[in-house]
Amino acid sequence: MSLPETPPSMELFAPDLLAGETALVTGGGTGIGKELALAYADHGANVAIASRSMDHLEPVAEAIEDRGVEACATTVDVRDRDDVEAMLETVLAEVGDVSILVNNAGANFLCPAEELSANGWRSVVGTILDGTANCTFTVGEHLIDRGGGAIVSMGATNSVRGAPYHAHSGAGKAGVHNLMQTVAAEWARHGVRANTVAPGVIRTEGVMDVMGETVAEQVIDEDLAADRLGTPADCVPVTLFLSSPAAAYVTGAYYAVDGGQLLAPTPM
Ligand SMILES: CCCCCCC/C=C/C(=O)SCCNC(=O)CCNC(=O)[C@H](O)C(C)(C)COP(=O)(O)OP(=O)(O)OC[C@H]1O[C@@H](n2cnc3c(N)ncnc32)[C@H](O)[C@@H]1OP(=O)(O)O
Ligand SMILES: NC(=O)C1=CN([C@@H]2O[C@H](COP(=O)(O)OP(=O)(O)OC[C@H]3O[C@@H](n4cnc5c(N)ncnc54)[C@H](OP(=O)(O)O)[C@@H]3O)[C@@H](O)[C@H]2O)C=CC1
Repeated sequence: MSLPETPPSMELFAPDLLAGETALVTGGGTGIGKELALAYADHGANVAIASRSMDHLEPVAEAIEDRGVEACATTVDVRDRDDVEAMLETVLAEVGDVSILVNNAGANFLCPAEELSANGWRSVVGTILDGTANCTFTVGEHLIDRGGGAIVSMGATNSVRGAPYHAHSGAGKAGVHNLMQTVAAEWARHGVRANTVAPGVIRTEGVMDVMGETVAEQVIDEDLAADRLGTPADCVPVTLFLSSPAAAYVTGAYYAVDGGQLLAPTPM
């Protein structure tokens, strides 16, 4: 038997949980980011989404507006600090004050460490770690100026104890968690909280392109107590919680959403 599905967040949290807030979700046009963006809108927040391609951002922005809140879709390459600063200007002009930042944009491919080129390392670490730092420092300054806010960054379980073929991604995600801990320590006095959500293996188009169905079946058999891959919906409740006043005293924390992937295998 598998672990059951996570119920829709509207069955778990008040519909107005985040009314009056504005969330900025990077990579909000696909996969986990899309699910999060729609959930923020369901719970009353205005939502801005940003990534490199407008093609998938536009339909999600329409779906956000259909929920009766304001939406903003804007392009950004999170690896570029100037681009990130321009993104924030656009978001502030279109939907106003940002109170929640979700560092969700990510990139990965599987590659043996000794075969990883310098540019391959940079393309993944640049997106994961530089991208999260660029958005955190830029939006963080705004959060400090407005007197507080919440940052949630997507980590990954591959950073906890190393993972074959994930040298770039694992190191980048370990850096993300460490960065969240540091800004959590520095910015609590400004009312800013920062936490990490670490998905295990979540069935998205992005990850299935990376791993394929055969490896997915192997991972389910060998690594997952849950006996199923995760879904984007599994990542929603903990992220909403960390963005909400319910987590007022929670900062610098690390929440795995991994169906037991990090548990030791049975010794029998
Ligand atoms: C088995 C369990 C899996 C669990 C996963 C757990 C952790 C995390 C998961 C995720 O992050 S899932 C999200 C995945 N989504 C994406 O990756 C979407 C975005 N992806 C991309 O943008 C690309 O795939 C990219 C390659 C990561 C970056 O593209 P970009 O346009 O920036 O770069 P390229 O010019 O295409 O390539 C740059 C550089 O990287 C080398 N490279 C690309 N793919 C591979 C590969 N499969 N193997 C080895 N090297 C690769 C490429 O050759 C370039 O290097 P040089 O040739 O110029 O040296
Ligand atoms: N799915 C999984 O199993 C796991 C996912 N994660 C993490 O969760 C997050 C979401 O993953 P998932 O939904 O699977 O991924 P997706 O591939 O669906 O999404 C990645 C998103 O990041 C955006 N993006 C990529 N590069 C950049 C960039 N340079 N600048 C701005 N945006 C960028 C992409 O949009 P665009 O192409 O338009 O730029 C896309 O929307 C990532 O941080 C990932 O590392 C962690 C562990 C496991």
